[in-house]
Amino acid sequence: MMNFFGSKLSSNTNANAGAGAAGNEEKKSWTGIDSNSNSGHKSPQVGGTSFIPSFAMQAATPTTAVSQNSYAMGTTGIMSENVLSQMKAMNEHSPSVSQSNSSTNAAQTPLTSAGIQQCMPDLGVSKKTSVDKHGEITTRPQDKERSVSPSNSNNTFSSGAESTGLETGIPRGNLVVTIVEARNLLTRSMNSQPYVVCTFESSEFISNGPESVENKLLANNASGWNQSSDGKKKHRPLYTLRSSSQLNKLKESANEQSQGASSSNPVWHHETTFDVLGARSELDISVYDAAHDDMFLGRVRLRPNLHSTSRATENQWHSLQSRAFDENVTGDMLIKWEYSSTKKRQYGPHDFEVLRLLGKGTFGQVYQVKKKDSKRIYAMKVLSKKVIVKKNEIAHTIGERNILVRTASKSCPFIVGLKFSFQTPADLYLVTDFMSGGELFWHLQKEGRFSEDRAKFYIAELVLALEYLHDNDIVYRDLKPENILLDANGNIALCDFGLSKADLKDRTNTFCGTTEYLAPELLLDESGYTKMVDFWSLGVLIFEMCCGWSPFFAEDNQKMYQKIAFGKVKFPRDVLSPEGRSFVKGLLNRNPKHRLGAIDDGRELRAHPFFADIDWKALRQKKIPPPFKPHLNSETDTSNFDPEFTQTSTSYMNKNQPIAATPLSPGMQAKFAGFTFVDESTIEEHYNVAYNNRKFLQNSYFMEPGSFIPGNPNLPPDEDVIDDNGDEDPNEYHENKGLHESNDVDYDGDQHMDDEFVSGRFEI
Ligand SMILES: Nc1ncnc2c1ncn2[C@@H]1O[C@H](COP(=O)(O)OP(=O)(O)OP(=O)(O)O)[C@@H](O)[C@H]1O
Repeated sequence: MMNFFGSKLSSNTNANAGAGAAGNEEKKSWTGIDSNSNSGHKSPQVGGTSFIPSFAMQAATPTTAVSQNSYAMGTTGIMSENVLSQMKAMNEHSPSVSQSNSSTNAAQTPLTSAGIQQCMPDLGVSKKTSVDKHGEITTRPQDKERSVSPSNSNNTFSSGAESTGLETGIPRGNLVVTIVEARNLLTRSMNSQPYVVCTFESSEFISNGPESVENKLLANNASGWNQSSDGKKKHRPLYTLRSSSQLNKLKESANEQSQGASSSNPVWHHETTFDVLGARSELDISVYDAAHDDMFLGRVRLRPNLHSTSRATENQWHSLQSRAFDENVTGDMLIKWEYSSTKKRQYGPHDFEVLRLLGKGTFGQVYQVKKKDSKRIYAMKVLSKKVIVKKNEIAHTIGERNILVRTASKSCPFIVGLKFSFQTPADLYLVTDFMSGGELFWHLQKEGRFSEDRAKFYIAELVLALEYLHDNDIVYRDLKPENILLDANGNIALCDFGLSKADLKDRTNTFCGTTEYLAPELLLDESGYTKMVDFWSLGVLIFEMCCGWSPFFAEDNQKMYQKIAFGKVKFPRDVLSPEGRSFVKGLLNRNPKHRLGAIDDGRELRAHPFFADIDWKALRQKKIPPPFKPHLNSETDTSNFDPEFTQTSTSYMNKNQPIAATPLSPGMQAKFAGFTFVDESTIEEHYNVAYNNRKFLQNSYFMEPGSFIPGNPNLPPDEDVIDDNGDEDPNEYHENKGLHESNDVDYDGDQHMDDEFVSGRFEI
């Protein structure tokens, strides 16, 4: 074997190498190195062509806000002083919390071109990789140096503008939904406890568990939340009352319950408020039975007409529908909704209360937050500008935001929805819908492996997500169970576009990804790789879901790379049907030109016999019942997230601290302008910077003689990695602590590989 790992990088052998084998015991890191090693360097991205999609007029583009600091706004040169002062004035006069009962029409701010330009991403950048020109690598660091100071939020968002809405005439506002009651539900027993999962524009509301009848009678809270004397929230009752006129109804209900009938006729009066970004979004309300394993009891789907109106309301009974033919559903549900447009156009950190830490990444943290005005729960990713600058990742970070803006604007299902993005002098913020089901990784780790049918469901939804991305010239590049989230109903949502690249027409050669999922051409082919790398990762993923370990897992990354490049994999007995095996074989073909999907991308995958029983139209519309529904007690429930994060105190995030000194120079700050809005000249400029940086890296470091790139690997035309000669013996696997010793490769053969270089997420 040629020494294609012969890089000049110094060694760092602490390969934690991710989980994968041995039942995914540990969360995979990007790089497989010590979590203390947080250097996390990322080199500039492949230039590519400009990324100026025409989504400025799209419906659900996330809101943006900009700092009033001159360096943040002035450098783009797109805002006239006039517009700037109008925006400032607007902000000064608008309350910090938006008034949901505003009857004003949407057109509040006379933004024209400036507003539109905000919707434009800056350029075809992708971003995160993990080796910079110094060759340092990062994993998910604890990132002690960054501090997210709410102090920055105190007065940095006094001016702002919104990305869409004004120009398109699409209303922005609040939708207050009350799930009033249901009748004639087909419940299983008198103990049934119906509750609802209500989804709007992929934001979720989940009603809490039940309380006793006595508490029900005491509960008379307009918001639907019980407040204890100390003001703390208690569990939201399943059956609550809002007015004395309903007292009798409740008593009736209690009586019925004793007769075994009330569970069929629950009275809820759950009220929740959604932020409205689009005009024709669907409200999906599903009823489940908490007492019977979250059994599905029916759903209602409706589209409130919010088009060209500032106020609208409806209070109506709707028949409950089934999701599939074989589901027996009866009954009706009374749903009230009330829409009002809002004046508030800009948001900042002070508009959100931080509840819990959900996860940590290379550049910052992700928090569960509550939007103060609507009480809506979101996930907020906070990225430290200082760390981003240090790791030379400005353009890539903006690229992540741009891809999220683009996918949000198209309302692509199965991709986490970006709602707001804004910045302070210290940090960048991405606010997305909170996916309460947690990472697929969490569930896979808990359950060891999934049935083929369950894996097929997730893979099928992923195929649709990837097909959408590829059709829009975006390569995802970091498919792994940690980046696949579950919503409250059990559908998937892809998150973390930090490694994605937009505007990829053909090939790129940025070396990035997570070790176990890297496609061989990414390791081997110096002429670059295509979107097909995502389908290789998909093959790894389905193998991992069904078998319980990663096909190329090894104790250290060098061996893992060797396995990916040259190893053979055997299926354990009886875990995959012949169609399933054939599907995985098609994806794990080492030659990307012959890989399943090479000809017609996702459509080719969808046509494979493995998916013969999938109704793609129904799946896209989320009409197929997910095979598993995460159990949730409330919309703030974080029991599906790692307690290592969720038990961390976040109180410091909500404290008003004195404003910290600006951490970056105005010149540096200017480079983040694209996170909020950009104009075309900036796009051009960013493009050039990215291109030149890459050239610099290629010339000065990564492409030096002795680089690991081996040249044309001359892969055979149809080399798949599945060994058809025999099944893997699961026992042998366990005895060998997850190592596939039977593979064809001599993994100890190459002494020249450099640990640090091959241990992670980096870039050439
Ligand atoms: N919308 C969301 N809803 C719920 N949890 C989320 C959401 N977004 C992110 N998370 C949690 O935060 C974790 C980190 O998010 P993400 O991967 O986007 O951050 P990152 O900084 O890019 O991480 P990494 O450096 O590992 O790529 C996720 O794995 C998930 O557990």
